[in-house]
Amino acid sequence: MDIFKVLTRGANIKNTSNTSKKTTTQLQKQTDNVLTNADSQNKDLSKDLDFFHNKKIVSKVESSKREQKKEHENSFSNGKNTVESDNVQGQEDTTEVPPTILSKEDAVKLRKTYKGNVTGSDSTLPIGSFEDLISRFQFNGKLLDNLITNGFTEPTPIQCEAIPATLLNKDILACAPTGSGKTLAFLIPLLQQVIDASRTTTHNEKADKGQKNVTNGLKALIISPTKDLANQIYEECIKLSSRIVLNHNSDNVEQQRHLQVSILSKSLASKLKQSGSSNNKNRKPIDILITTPLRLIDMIKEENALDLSEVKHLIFDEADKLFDKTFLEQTDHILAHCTSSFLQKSMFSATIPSNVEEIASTVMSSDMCRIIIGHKEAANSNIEQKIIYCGNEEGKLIAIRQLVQEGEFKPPVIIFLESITRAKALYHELLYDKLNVDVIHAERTQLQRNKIIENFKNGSLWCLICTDVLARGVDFKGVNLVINYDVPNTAQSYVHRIGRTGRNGRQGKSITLYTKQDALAIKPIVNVMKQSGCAVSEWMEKMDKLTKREKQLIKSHKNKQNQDIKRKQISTVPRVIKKKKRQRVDMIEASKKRKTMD
Ligand SMILES: Nc1ncnc2c1ncn2[C@@H]1O[C@H](COP(=O)(O)OP(=O)(O)OP(=O)(O)O)[C@@H](O)[C@H]1O
Repeated sequence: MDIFKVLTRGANIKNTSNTSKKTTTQLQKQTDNVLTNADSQNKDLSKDLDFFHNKKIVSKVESSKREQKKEHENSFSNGKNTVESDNVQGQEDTTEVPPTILSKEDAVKLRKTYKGNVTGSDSTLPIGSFEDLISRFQFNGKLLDNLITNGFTEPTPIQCEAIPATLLNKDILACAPTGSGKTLAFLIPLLQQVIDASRTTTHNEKADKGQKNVTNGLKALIISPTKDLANQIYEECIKLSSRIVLNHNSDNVEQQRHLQVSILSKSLASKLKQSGSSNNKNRKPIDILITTPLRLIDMIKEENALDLSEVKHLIFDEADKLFDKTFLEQTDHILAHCTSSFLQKSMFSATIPSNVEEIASTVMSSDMCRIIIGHKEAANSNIEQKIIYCGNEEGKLIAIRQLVQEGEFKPPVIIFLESITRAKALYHELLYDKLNVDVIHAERTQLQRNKIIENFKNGSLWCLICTDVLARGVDFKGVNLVINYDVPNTAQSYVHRIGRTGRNGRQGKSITLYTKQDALAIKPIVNVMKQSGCAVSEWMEKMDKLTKREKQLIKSHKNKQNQDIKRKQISTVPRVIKKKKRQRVDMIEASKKRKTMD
């Protein structure tokens, strides 16, 4: 077991963002100067913040070139002819995107660089840089300062599209790869909108926008399917809203207070219930509330605990999950309680299957903006995807040990399994191997989960075993490898699981282990690999075509549920030893019985 010692020594994961930090500090100094001189005068910022310009364009063109080069190489390996490759080279020369997007032509050029497809909102131009926000939307100085302080100097493609469309009050349906910055794509405009709503405007202007003069009511709701993800969004929102002050009107007196972001934790829920009426003036105001559906519904049921009638912005993160059958009823319930006629709805996810999109569209306004970045069914192209045939269950454990031996098991690593029982079993196996490992599943307390996540994030834990509770949204920076110990149920689940690596432009790797039992379930995974531009060998292509019935089985997950029962236990303890152990337990039990009878 010596090889495992390497992995059990403790952590020393280096922060790889040194260079970006340097740039950020330099940028910070420049912005500080700008902000101290003209903090509240956003108009003046545009000239001084010119530093966003060139870097942005260079990086976009560069990344576009890199992508085209990759396609060019792929087309060679796929045996395509050289005419296409000539075309690719031709495209490289023409990709020049201006720093400020002023026309449809500019927008087309920019969208080409990131394969953006935007429909339903002809009038909305993307932003080419955060500077665009200053000139087009009177962007708040402190919010911009917070962005830069946290190292966000250039918008990602989904941010280029979603921020301006949201600020123009469109309903948004957005699908962009995992780890591509969707959280900020909805948080940045939301914060700006909350600030805008509190600006001193005339009564008539506010009435036009559906704003009341009293701004203490809840203005925005962000719904997330899991608590861990809700926590993460909350932390991100706190960072971005730091030091932002709102005007608010109390008893006809204009006052100022900080923008308030809250997460609907157990303790906040009980405080809200105790403080009675939501009109209670002594109650601490909340502007933005982040929550899971169930906890919110629990509050709605309690009379006067939470009033959603003033909510103007309703955001569904991991929208396809919230609109699938597990959550649909709860989502409907929440929608029914957000009664403002000015309600703006936004949906974000890395996967939006057509059937879910159909349902979701029914609650969106007719001029909704639909933003797709990249291919809707594909995984993030930064992830190298691999599948390994293991024959049977025992083969999977052997495969993990082989990965360790061959040095492919480079921490930090996440391993996904399909059930709590199996996650626990693998945890004990790898613990036996003395790996630096821990496990997260629904049976662990929130406190335990937070602690483990913290350890994994700070590098003191190297390998995290989990069920699908952590498959979506959770942002661990620098995960090297995701292993699917069990083949995921759906292509979407696969995309989200492996999306815990290869985030924010970094490279990542995923390995999916499969056995004879998974012959059906592996097919959709191979399709995702193909869509994502991963090399798919001939043998994968030639895997048996599925019959109609088999496809139905996969769709209804029936085969998967049964497999959980059918799958052999995870264990490498020999049967003889197990049998002996069982015999000993039986003997002890029998002896106890005899004693009590005597
Ligand atoms: N403009 C930006 N500049 C630099 N880093 C960014 C920017 N926007 C987001 N990031 C970083 O990128 C990482 C991934 O972002 P985020 O978690 O929002 O991805 P996502 O698209 O929501 O992924 P998922 O689909 O898995 O939920 C985060 O660490 C975030 O801080």
